[in-house]
Amino acid sequence: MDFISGHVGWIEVVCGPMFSGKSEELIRRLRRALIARKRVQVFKPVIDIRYSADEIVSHADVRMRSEVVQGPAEILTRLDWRTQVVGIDEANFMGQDLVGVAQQLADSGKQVIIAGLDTDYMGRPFPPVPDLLCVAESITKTLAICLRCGNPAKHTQRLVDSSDLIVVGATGMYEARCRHCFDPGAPRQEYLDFSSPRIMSPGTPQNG
Ligand SMILES: Nc1ncnc2c1ncn2[C@@H]1O[C@H](COP(=O)(O)OP(=O)(O)O)[C@@H](O)[C@H]1O
Ligand SMILES: Cc1cn([C@H]2C[C@H](O)[C@@H](COP(=O)(O)O)O2)c(=O)[nH]c1=O
Ligand SMILES: [Zn+2]
Repeated sequence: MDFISGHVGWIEVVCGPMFSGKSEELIRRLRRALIARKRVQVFKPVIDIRYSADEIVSHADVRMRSEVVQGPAEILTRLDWRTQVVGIDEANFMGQDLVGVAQQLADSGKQVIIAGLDTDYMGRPFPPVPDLLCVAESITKTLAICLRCGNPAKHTQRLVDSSDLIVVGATGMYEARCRHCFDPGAPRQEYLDFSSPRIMSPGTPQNG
């Protein structure tokens, strides 16, 4: 979605597992905006200073300068009114308020490009990305390569023992896995009925 005439804002979301190229795709789009002489501002959450305090950095060391914010509200206070394109990385660390802020930016005519994990280490929707998908004009799902079998990977396997939703880390703590090789731990067998195509909910009788 490079070119839209007038001053119409919109929201683009790039989502997928870790190592799937979300940050590189975000940087690629922001670089194109700079080539088009657009005014660009880039934000990332303060929690993620794995590789750099003031840059978005991909796992392959592709970099772009960014501003660090405590949360979505600070994006609004730091925003230069002349900015035309707003890039946001690590949406999964930004919290639910990012949905309203992204809408506010788009409603005021900004092109908003957001990257983040769509699912967590258990394969569950990772807020606020699922809600961002609902308000976005454009959605791109990126896939990594499964480190077990080489197939396209939609999951992030956590390799360290923690049940916290948020554990900042990279290679050694997480790896990309395909649907087949992903093992989120001990799945609650009572919720799954493999003999029929439906997924059972808690409390559903096993042989009902
Ligand atoms: N399992 C993997 N699958 C694909 N790319 C990988 C994998 N492990 C490391 N990489 C590297 O990670 C880069 C993508 O990094 P990045 O853009 O930071 O991804 P994300 O933001 O989705 O975590 C790729 O270009 C590749 O060099
Ligand atoms: C799956 C999962 C990941 N995280 C953390 C780990 C990393 O610090 C970031 C994702 O970074 P990337 O740019 O997508 O590589 O999120 C987490 O806290 N909880 C999870 O379940
Ligand atoms: Zn696999």
